[in-house]
Amino acid sequence: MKVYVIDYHKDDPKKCTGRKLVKLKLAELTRVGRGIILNPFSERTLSINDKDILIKSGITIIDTSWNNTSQNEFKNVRGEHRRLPILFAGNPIHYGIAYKLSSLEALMATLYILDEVKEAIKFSNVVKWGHTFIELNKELLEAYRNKDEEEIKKIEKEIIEKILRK
Ligand SMILES: C[S@@+](CC[C@H](N)C(=O)[O-])C[C@H]1O[C@@H](n2cnc3c(N)ncnc32)[C@H](O)[C@@H]1O
Repeated sequence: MKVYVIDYHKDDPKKCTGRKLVKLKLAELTRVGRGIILNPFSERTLSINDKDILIKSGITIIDTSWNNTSQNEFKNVRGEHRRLPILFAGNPIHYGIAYKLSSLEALMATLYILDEVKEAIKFSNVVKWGHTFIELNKELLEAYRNKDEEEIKKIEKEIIEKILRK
């Protein structure tokens, strides 16, 4: 399975998880999108229906800064754009914040949802807080795993309603 990173060089290189994946040769740097494009602004939600795309063409993460990003950085990237359903960041910068995942967390979540749990756990060893993300979201990841888009959207809606009722 191929992992690609488009790097906009906007974040501190020492903390950038996309760059770390490339440095460790776990991902390839690219300027062109391939396969599933992880795009938090997409209208389509990632689901098991996307597994064939992952296997055939891989996945592209767009490493930009959450503090300074725009839809334009994603718009021109060719590929199958997908957002992730609600999940909480486990990284020290955005800990506990919904949807604002690091590049590495977004990759782990994708693999988990596409029923590649062993691969997701392998990637969690790349940083010391990698396991925190899996533990924090275990219930949600298990709920989304192997489900189609409609089922995932339904689960996500129920979770959001539950949070709002609190
Ligand atoms: C905004 S960048 C932040 C990168 C940061 N430099 C790092 O080290 O992780 C994170 C990237 O991960 C993917 N991503 C994160 N959260 C996502 C979500 N909720 N849905 C889809 N993709 C997401 C996107 O490709 C996004 O551009």
